[in-house]
Amino acid sequence: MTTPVNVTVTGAAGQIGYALLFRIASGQLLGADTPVKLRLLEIPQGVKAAEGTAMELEDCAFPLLAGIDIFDDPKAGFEGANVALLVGARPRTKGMERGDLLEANGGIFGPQGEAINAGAADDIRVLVVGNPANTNALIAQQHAPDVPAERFTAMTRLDHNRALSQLAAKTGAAVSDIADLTIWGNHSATQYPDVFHATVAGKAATELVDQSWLESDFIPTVAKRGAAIIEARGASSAASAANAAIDHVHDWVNGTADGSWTSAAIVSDGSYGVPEGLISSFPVRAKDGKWEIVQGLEVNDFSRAKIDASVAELVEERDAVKGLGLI
Ligand SMILES: NC(=O)C1=CN([C@@H]2O[C@H](COP(=O)(O)OP(=O)(O)OC[C@H]3O[C@@H](n4cnc5c(N)ncnc54)[C@H](O)[C@@H]3O)[C@@H](O)[C@H]2O)C=CC1
Ligand SMILES: O=C([O-])CC(=O)C(=O)O
Repeated sequence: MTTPVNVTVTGAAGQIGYALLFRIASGQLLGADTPVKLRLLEIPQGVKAAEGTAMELEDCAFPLLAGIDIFDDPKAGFEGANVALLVGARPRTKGMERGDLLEANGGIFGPQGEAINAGAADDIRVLVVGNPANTNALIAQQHAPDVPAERFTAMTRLDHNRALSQLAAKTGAAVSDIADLTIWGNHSATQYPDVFHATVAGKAATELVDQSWLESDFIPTVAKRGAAIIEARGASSAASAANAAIDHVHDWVNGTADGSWTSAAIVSDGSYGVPEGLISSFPVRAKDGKWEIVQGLEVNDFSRAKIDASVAELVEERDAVKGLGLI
């Protein structure tokens, strides 16, 4: 039998964890031929609930699930990890300033980056889901100097999938007919969902929708969808976030479908004027286990301004965590 892949999931007892773990164990993360060992990392208060989830995972008798271990110590939790899904984070609570939020998360993602640096497998791939995802990923990456920076990514795939669905609904097309949408920038309300290169059943999306729909409907709907879900559900997106995490890692490991691209927040190499080192969302393809930024796209003035605004927010977040001594 193939050696199992070690998958560490933080925040395993949370909402996203509950929607995610069963899909990983069933083979949807890495493929139907790849056995997995789950390593669940929680804070001490979350361990009992994680044990309950582990009991349910056992009760599914998944043929690909080769073991489950539960930890409350990051050093142990990331030992030997091949894939790490960093879901657990400190949510913003009432009265909390942005600096407080960044500081609280720095206290989580700094030590987790160090633990990854110390003990993860050589092929470690990290996806940060916990918000503020891009900057949390940057903090973790900066604490893992021995791991290639490109192995740290943050999730904008949920935004990408939301954009696909909105454009499909508007044009009456199937989601599978849409290609080459992009989410640029930060996983926040400043993100820029870009349809200027997108096609719908082979036709330019811009021939099917007008600028006023983009500006007053599509962009704000996608960018504020997380808040709309919280408002409607009374809890934040969990199953759709878990689904997007599966999509992101599955593509990263197995490659994106021929020719088409998706969106992921990866370390910038300076492409499209995004400062080098920031973890920003780009149009990406995955090939041979690596993300590559799609190059050579024309960026019109409207897109330029939107990308710049979101990237400016990432620069601000980076400077704030620098100022706090977190990186
Ligand atoms: N990037 C994206 O597209 C999305 C990101 N999110 C974010 O994902 C995160 C998790 O969301 P939910 O599962 O709904 O939250 P949740 O509150 O249900 O669960 C979070 C879990 O993380 C655990 N946790 C906290 N600190 C930890 C630490 N240091 N180590 C290990 N575990 C820790 C908590 O005990 C809790 O069980 C939030 O930050 C949320 O904002 C949510 C949806 C989409
Ligand atoms: O704000 C949140 O916790 C949820 C979130 O990121 C999203 O749904 O995009």
